[in-house]
Amino acid sequence: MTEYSHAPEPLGVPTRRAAIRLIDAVLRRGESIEAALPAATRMVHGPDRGLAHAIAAETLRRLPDLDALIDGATARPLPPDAKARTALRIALVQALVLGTPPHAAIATVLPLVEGGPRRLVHGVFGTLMRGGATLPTLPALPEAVAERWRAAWGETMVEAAQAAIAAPPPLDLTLADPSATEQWSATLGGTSLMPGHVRLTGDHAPVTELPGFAEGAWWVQDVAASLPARAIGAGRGHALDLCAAPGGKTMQLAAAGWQVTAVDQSNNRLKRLRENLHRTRLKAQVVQVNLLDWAPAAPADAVLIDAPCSATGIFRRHPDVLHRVHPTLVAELAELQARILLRAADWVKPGGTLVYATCSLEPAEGEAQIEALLRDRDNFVLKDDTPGRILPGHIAGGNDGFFIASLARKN
Ligand SMILES: C[S@@+](CC[C@H](N)C(=O)[O-])C[C@H]1O[C@@H](n2cnc3c(N)ncnc32)[C@H](O)[C@@H]1O
Repeated sequence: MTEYSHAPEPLGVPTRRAAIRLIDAVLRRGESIEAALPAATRMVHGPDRGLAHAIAAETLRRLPDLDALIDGATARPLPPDAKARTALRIALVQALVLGTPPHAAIATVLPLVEGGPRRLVHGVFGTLMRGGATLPTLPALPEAVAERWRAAWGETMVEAAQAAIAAPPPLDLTLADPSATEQWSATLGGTSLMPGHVRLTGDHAPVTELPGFAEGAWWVQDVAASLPARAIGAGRGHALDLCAAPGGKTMQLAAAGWQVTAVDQSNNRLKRLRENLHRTRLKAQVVQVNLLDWAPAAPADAVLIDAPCSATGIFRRHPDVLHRVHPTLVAELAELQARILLRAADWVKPGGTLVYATCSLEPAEGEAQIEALLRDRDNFVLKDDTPGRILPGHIAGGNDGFFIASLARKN
């Protein structure tokens, strides 16, 4: 019988392997980090999973600048998908951004290029460290994204997006009871930008350990993401929350007095919506269906559509969107959004409100959808106080990118 002996891998190597798998999933297969996490981090546990995620996310956030450093230190450019390049990217991001001592950053990466260009990786990393390499204060966007956003929104927006990548995003909370804003701001040590909102910046305890989490006094929601339900406001009638899971906007509507029907097709995401409702003791009727095969029994006073989209507006927390969202994907999603929007418009009572939102920075998923709806249906008008386009830097201290249209159905 043959005996196999496996030398244990040096500490920290499986975590770096998981980080490389996450980066590959995004860059080669166009997957989101979130979708790739279970398979890529299968062999790592506890806090190491978080570390693998952080290394991958930080690498994707700073990818063009890391590649510029690597290209400046190699005689012949490494192919974009070479393992040596990804190994160098994660060694550099740890040393230059995450505060890992350089010897540890390289020692945990070299075993991953064993049998390959180990010496090259070691040499390039050493050269860059000895030369005092640094990353620019204003991170570069991938060229295709910068071009697309420059064409749509101008240079100022591109610079605001770059600044947003550099700053760690704050933690925004939405309160179930806006009249307690001052009290919760003080208890949590935060600041408030509007009633019902508290923002925490800098270090804080894990979310589930913060005061008020267990009793459901608030939920995590970027301030821009809270604007669609705010556009509907308080009410006693029936509100349809379409594409509702995991329920940020359902909870806002329920807390504002509406009888809410929350509709989504995803079982997993609806599970999180139910947990959120349970924790906050808020009520909603939950329906799991594909919206394209469903219609409500009766029209509603308010309809909110938080449509599935490219999510390019949430690039600060999900930097994978900068690398995997391409015009063809945007066009496909825009087609789905148009179908959902046209169906849902018919579910609004005369005199009622329709709010359409996407966390996207692509005009095709925002402005163009509403222009098309208004061309198609003359029974809707855009409200004067419609929030419209929310670009990075719109709200002091940072915000996700969003498009929000608030429309009235004529009587
Ligand atoms: C932007 S997310 C919703 C976020 C949610 N409104 C919140 O505030 O927490 C979009 C949602 O649309 C759902 N979705 C996508 N296509 C759908 C369809 N055809 N029918 C129903 N739900 C759909 C997805 O499952 C996803 O949960």
